[in-house]
Amino acid sequence: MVLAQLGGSISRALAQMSNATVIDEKVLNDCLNEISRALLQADVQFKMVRDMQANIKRIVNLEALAAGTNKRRIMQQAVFTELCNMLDPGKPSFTPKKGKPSVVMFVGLQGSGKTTTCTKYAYYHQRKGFKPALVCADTFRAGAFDQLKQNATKAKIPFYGSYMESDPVKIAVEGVERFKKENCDLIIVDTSGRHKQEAALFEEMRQVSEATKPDLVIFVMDSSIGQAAFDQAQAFKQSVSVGAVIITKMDGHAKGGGALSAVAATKSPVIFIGTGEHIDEFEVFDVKPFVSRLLGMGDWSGFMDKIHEVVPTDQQPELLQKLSEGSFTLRLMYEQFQNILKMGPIGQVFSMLPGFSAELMPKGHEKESQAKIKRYMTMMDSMTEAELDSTNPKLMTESRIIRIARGSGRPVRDVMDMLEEYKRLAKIWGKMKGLKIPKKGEMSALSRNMNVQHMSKVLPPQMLKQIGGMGGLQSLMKQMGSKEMSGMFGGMGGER
Ligand SMILES: Nc1nc2c(ncn2[C@@H]2O[C@H](COP(=O)(O)OP(=O)(O)OP(=O)(O)O)[C@@H](O)[C@H]2O)c(=O)[nH]1
Repeated sequence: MVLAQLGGSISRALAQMSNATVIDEKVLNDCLNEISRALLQADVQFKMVRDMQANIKRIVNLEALAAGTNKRRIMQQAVFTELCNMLDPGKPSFTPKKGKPSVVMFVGLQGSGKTTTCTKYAYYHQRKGFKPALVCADTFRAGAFDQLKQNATKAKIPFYGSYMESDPVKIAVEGVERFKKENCDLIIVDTSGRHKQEAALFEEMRQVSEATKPDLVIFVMDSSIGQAAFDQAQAFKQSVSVGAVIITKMDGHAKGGGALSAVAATKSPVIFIGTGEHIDEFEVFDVKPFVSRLLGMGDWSGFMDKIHEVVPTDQQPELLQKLSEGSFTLRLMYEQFQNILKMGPIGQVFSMLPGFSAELMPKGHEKESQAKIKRYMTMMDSMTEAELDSTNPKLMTESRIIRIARGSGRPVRDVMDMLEEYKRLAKIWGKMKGLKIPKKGEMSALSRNMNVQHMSKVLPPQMLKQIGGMGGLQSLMKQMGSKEMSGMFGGMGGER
């Protein structure tokens, strides 16, 4: 996704500034211009970029800074904070509660991915123990009901709609009433997609909203919409009280900066992002980890959450214990592969590790990756217990490799490939040795238990350089206790 390029450009601008011997007005302006250019290229609205630039200049008042203050660090923090502010409207959106009936209405442009997102949203909550239901109030697009029905059936979610009835308000009201009676606690109403110019359709949307009195209206926006995002989002906000935004197709080549504009236009937070066509390609959106990732700092808390989501509860303590001991064995890899195959794409998990991309499971190649994982597991089935439990790759002698290849009916090349993959993963996961891994909901404990050594291992080298090497990191860590500084590392130490 092109947002990654934005992150890259911003990081480069900061690095360039860090390399300057003296930081004066000119260096600061060059850096800010570079960052502004990157944001504009990513389709962030001009006014927002200008405001951000002005805000940073106000915070980073070079002359007002006392002598000896670390100007670079202040600059980095200012960029991080400003990006977070852009994405954070300052008020959380309504969140449905289990057992208490809520109505959530989806609105958005035609083809934005609204219908798909309704099901993803329902499925996400179903997995969290909700009893969701879907109502198709899209009487405009032929086939919309069929699409919703198909998606809902696949996910085993009750649905309501009609081929005959043409009044969306009537369908919406009937559906909501029916599911309230059936004790569903999350009733999702999908409405027709429309264009900004279609006044009549906007009126219809307003009527559906008035009749169903939703607790939350979610605006679904395609991330590729570009500079038009602000106007479109604002048009929806003027008709119905949009309370949250979901950005779809973040897996594509969209520049993604429109997300920032949509937040500004609706004054509502982005709550989820769609990262593919499949039902589980849907991620909770958190500002600080997102900006951390954007700036190449990794998303530590997202990674921890994924572990909690992907790894079965009874295996979690053992896995976390082993990771903290730094003993990543082939058996551990085998068990994780089992979980991956059970739970779906773990590419997401790995992409959250600082400095680690989804090499094992690149987007769009999930099927091939799954086949590869299955192949790896077949080969591991031909290994001895001692081999599986060892962390010593020297055990794998040539004769053992040939034996494993023969035993599993695979070429020697494949066994070598699998062992390389193991080494690569062991290296990455080994970095967690000694790191106290917090339980879910205890993210702040991580910041208390982190030390400079761990952080320096986990951070990408360019990031470490940017913050002034070990010395810079040390002074940063001292300040990690303060809320602002944990924001600097959002995803890694911040409370979610
Ligand atoms: N790659 C990718 N495709 C997506 C994502 N979300 C939705 N899509 C695809 O986008 C297309 C349009 O999605 P729909 O859900 O039909 O769009 P809609 O907004 O309901 O369309 P209308 O009913 O016409 O308003 C479909 O092909 C979806 O599979 C996503 O996050 N990533």
